[in-house]
Amino acid sequence: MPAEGRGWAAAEVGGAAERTVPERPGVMAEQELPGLLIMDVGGTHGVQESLAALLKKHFCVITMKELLENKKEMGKKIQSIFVSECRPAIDKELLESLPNLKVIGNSGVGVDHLNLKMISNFGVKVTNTPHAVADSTADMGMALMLASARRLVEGSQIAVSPDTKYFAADWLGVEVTRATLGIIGMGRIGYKVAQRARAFEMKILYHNRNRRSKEEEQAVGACYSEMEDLLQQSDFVMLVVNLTPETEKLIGKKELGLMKHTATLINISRGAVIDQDALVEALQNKTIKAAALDVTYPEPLPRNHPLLKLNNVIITPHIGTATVQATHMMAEEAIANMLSVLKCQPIPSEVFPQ
Ligand SMILES: O=C(O)[C@H](O)CO
Repeated sequence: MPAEGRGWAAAEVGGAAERTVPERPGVMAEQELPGLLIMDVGGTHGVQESLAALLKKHFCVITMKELLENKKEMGKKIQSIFVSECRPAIDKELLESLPNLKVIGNSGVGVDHLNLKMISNFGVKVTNTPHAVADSTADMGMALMLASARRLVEGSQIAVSPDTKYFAADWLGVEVTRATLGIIGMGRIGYKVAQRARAFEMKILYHNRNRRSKEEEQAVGACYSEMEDLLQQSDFVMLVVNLTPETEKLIGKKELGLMKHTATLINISRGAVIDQDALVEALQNKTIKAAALDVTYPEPLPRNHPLLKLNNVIITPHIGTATVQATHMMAEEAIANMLSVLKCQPIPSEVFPQ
């Protein structure tokens, strides 16, 4: 989808009067392209080539290898860093070697892997891509909820296994339709989950730092709820919060104990939002019925981790934004952000240290 298709990209490039290369609108002449260090380009999602091509339209792309080969010369050229899915560390030493760095464009909404305070002490801005990730992550939440409820992974294993009974009468899933969904974190993604859940006639409860407006609540049929009530009433609890010091281990033994024995916990935010040891215990003791996790800590889990041994758990490898569309939109949104910083224009999505 072209960047112009999204409101957030309005500041992507300067107006026509500023353009220096008419045949490639918005792109500066080759020698003027600002240096961009790619920390990693979508290594897990198989779109490296096309993303690099997109970035090269606006930047003189420099790889880590090139930087390390000629630190002094290359270091001076770099004005921006593009951080993709692989979440490489940006440390003090790297920042010290880039005297002209102005912006780190994170591809993705979560910035918990970046030390925002340290980066801002270098006078460097950080941006993220909240718009580009919203649909694909909300879809992922729905996919995990449905997969867990209808036991898709087990079903698939039965279907392909030569020696299991094809259908067992005691092997039944539950319906999502008209069940109660508790959404913890009603930001952009949480709201999109609610929009989708409405189509399943779900009763939607939500908890968020800030309450949504009456109109927004009514549009998706969501009711604001205290955490405790939400946990006690929901058949499915979905975590959609950012990872911050306040949300770390938000769901622990006490919270799991409040949930229904028949409830499922779904996590599409960050692994550390759940106390994982408490979750293992709750799943082993059947305090809750099941969990469906796109995120864990660490990622991936060590092969001998108890979560991997439980049959009431579905785990996916942090693929909430791993779609062709989202990956490209994230790059476009990151480019728009970084160019805004470099051109001293209003920045669509800047992230500040807390
Ligand atoms: O933070 C995000 O947007 C996703 O987890 C992808 O990295």
